[in-house]
Amino acid sequence: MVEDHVRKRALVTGGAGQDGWYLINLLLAHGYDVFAQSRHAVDSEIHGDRVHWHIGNLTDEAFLRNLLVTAAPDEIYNLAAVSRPSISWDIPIETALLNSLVPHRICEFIRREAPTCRLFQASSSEIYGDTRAEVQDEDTRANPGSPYGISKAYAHQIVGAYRRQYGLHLSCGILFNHESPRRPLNFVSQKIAHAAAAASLGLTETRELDERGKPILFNGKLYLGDITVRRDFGFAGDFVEAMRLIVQNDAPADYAVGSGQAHSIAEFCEVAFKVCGLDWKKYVSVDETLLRKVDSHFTQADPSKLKAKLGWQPKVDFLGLVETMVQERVRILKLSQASTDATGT
Ligand SMILES: Nc1nc2c(ncn2[C@@H]2O[C@H](COP(=O)(O)OP(=O)(O)O[C@H]3O[C@H](CO)[C@@H](O)[C@H](O)[C@@H]3O)[C@@H](O)[C@H]2O)c(=O)[nH]1
Repeated sequence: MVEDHVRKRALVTGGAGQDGWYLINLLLAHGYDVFAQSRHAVDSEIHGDRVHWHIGNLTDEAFLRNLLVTAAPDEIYNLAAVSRPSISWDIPIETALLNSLVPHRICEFIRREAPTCRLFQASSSEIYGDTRAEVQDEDTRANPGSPYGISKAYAHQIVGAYRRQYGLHLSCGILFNHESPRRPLNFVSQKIAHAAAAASLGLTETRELDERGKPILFNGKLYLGDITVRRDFGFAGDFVEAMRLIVQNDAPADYAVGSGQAHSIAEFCEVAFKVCGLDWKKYVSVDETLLRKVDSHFTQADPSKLKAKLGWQPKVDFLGLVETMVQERVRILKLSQASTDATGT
């Protein structure tokens, strides 16, 4: 048991999201006193009573300041964001406030009031935009194309500027796509996993809806946008390990965090349906309304710096990731079928 007076205090913003869940578990396992922020009330089952939750909006300056003062963290992991590039077109100002201004305010707070506090900022491969670079690393030029990418680029650059100007321990992890069974259904990985799982159970229609407001599996078909896009898909659990390593290292710096391999959305479909013994081509159709006018068509991380300097090694590969996601959706769907049978609803 770690003594209270030596326990480090960590603040995780956006703690109720996919990455927050994995990171909080990791920090608790390392004996941290964890403070976490979420916009909405959090299910008390999550992490039990081991986390000090603060519910509120980070763009409310008074809430943010009170959170930072109360948590008095040794380490801040700023994960809170408008996290969907496509949605950022609908809420561009909120995106800028939360994704750019909040990290800037956190830097300012650290500079003025907590100069020994360390910061991890969740940066994104979306800062590269629709890049031509064969692989992307810490030196690849930022050329974002969406309000989301632009807001993340601002945060990335302000964190770097404060680090260089004031010598503070502020770092960014440039996170490429990272998935897990905790990914919400509106991301392509989970949408595919869910449809494959449903099809494997003989369903032709799901209750869960896609971006068009139609069932994810509709008349036995999964409708997607551009399936030729190639993305570097990693496992969220491996990414939070990278976050911790980055903050623990003596020298603050930016790191590209990704598996180093790219797979097309079609390949994701192929593997997901194959896990269920199904041929993806019979189930997947393209709906042009799901195509993005602005998209990042190719992302592939070069995580050499993270591996060489911090010894990071991802534990879950692409096949393992897809398989786990599909199996978890099968389990969830079976549970929901069983409860429907039991209640007759
Ligand atoms: N959502 C979705 N995406 C589709 C579909 N069909 C093709 N795609 C393509 O699949 C890719 C991934 O889309 P998402 O899963 O929605 O994620 P994202 O836009 O890449 O954003 C995620 O990754 C970023 C980079 O790591 C993160 O910064 C961001 O927060 C988020 O996690 C995009 O190129 C998108 O065009 C579809 O039906 N739905």
